[in-house]
Amino acid sequence: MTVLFVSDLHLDASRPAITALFLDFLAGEARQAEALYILGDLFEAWVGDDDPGEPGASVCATLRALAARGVPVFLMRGNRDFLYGQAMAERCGATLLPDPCVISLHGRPTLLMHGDLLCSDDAAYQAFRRQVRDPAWQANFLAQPLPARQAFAAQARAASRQHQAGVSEMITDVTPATVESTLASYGVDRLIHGHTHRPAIHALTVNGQPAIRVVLGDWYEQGSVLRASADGLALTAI
Ligand SMILES: O=C(CCCCNC(=O)Nc1ccc(S(=O)(=O)N2CCN(c3cc(Cl)cc(C(F)(F)F)c3)CC2)cc1)NO
Repeated sequence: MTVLFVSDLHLDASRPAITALFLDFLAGEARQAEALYILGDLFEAWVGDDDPGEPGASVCATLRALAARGVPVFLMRGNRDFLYGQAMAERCGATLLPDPCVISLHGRPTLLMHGDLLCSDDAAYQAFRRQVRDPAWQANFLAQPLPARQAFAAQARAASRQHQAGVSEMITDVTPATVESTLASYGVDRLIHGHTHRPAIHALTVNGQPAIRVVLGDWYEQGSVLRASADGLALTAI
């Protein structure tokens, strides 16, 4: 059986073809999977689980139907969809995963991350992340009416296009030393993450031992899926 991993779909009403591609994937290959892991940035923006709009409504309903057919669905927050709460988990019939999270993948301990925590050299972004992950900040933001949050998000995304500190769109690559220290601290030799939009399977050495780091691809131009089976890992554009 195959476990599927995707991330960085950045689904948005402005890119309906990619939402259609993902819904086809959920109605097709995902139905035969052992489990589906979505490792962050499923959506381009997420201002609260109470947003009834598209593409969230269709995607959550399809994920819930997939889970109801017996395929476990796991969701991790990204740097864009960091406001997921338990309501989102229920909407999608999914389990919300902490970041980082260790799973047993066909018997091998594997570290799952969105990947933004590995970009430790980007001090401005890490400061922004600490702020927006603070429960008090989130409660304050979520207490505002949905239209106000949507307006704020539109402004934040416009600002990020002007590369203002914190929410700038420039995605740096991971800091190698941080990758190694993270793997060492969890005592695992496999890491799967997204975020950098630099899909690849990297061999590295941690404390003199071989390890691998799988980077999932974004879905801006096409899909990208990691298929993990007992025979190994295959990272493919779809
Ligand atoms: O990798 C890197 C960098 C990678 C790229 C980082 N850029 C990036 O993530 N941008 C970004 C993320 C989310 C959105 S949003 O539209 O979904 N939305 C904005 C308003 N939201 C908000 C919530 C809270 Cl609680 C607090 C705030 C506040 F006050 F801080 F602004 C805002 C909710 C979320 C818009 C843009 N560097 O290495």
